[in-house]
Amino acid sequence: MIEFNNISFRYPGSNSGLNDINLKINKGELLAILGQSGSGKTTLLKLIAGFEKPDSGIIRVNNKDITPLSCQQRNLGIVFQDYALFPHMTVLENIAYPLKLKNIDKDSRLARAAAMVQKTGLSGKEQMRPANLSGGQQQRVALARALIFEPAALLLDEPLSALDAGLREEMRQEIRQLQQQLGITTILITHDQEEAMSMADQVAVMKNGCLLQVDHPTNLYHKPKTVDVANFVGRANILPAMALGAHRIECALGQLQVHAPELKAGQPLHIMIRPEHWRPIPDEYNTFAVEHLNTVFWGPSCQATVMINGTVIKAEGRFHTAPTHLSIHPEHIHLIS
Ligand SMILES: Nc1ncnc2c1ncn2[C@@H]1O[C@H](COP(=O)(O)OP(=O)(O)OP(=O)(O)O)[C@@H](O)[C@H]1O
Repeated sequence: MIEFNNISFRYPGSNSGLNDINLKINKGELLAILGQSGSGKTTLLKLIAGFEKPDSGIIRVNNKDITPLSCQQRNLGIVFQDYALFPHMTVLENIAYPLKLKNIDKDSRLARAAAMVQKTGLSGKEQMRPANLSGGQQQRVALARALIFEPAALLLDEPLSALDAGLREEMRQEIRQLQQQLGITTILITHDQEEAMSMADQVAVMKNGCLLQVDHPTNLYHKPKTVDVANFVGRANILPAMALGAHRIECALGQLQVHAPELKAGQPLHIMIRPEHWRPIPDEYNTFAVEHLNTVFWGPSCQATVMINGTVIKAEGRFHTAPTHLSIHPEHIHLIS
């Protein structure tokens, strides 16, 4: 388990840092930290790894306060973006290296490294040097090296960003399987939404050094709590709106029926409609005649850009012809107040 309690931090002489971070990652869970460049992801990682000390607050790993400890004393496995493997060492030597630092005898080192080679699918590559491995294999070596001393938690800093798209997808699953098999509490830093959503038990969205929302991937996608999160996670149509009373709102599209018995007339809010939830046929609810602007073919689906009462809307689906009408079920209109 990893806990951040009221963590605040400023880089000396700057306004950048982290603002009152509270976060809990349960034992064996993978939490992805997602955010745009400069949002504070790496800073958070530096604080847990011990490269920087917080100005205030406590970080605990398995209920132990690690805030005063040095990097070495924290017993955390870290995989960086560029792997940082030792070029002159073989795969086996690279993996065994952290055990050497801990003065574990050579036979035990090599036996444990050999077991880790098996777990990470590197059998047959033991005597090769990093330069002769593919990107995915180098990444596995880095992962094996980070896990060899059975760390209390694993920190992954954009570990897949150097790989091409196909391999990245494969490695996502491999890392997730290994993480679950070992039951190791893990923090994954990424700016790739798909990576965060597909690998994590929980995703934390960061902006300007603050946590905007920490939630299960499906909640984050379907029930973002703020307009910032809705805008950042996935594609969305987001419009300002005004409540007209229970189950009814008004926005630039016109009046819409929504699923919200608690709404009070005059309440300002925003609505979010995911493009894939529009249906290209009239329905008994919320149906609009649309002016079709263009359709882009994406393979499994298309994205249509249309105009409804002067407002540009994106819809996605398997449209065989340009839609003339779009309808949206009240259940698929998410309200953000
Ligand atoms: N050593 C430093 N001194 C001063 N400011 C810094 C330092 N390192 C980072 N920052 C600033 O802190 C903020 C957060 O940076 P951080 O590297 O944590 O962002 P990030 O989300 O990891 O970005 P990226 O995805 O580009 O790595 C940024 O505004 C950055 O400019």
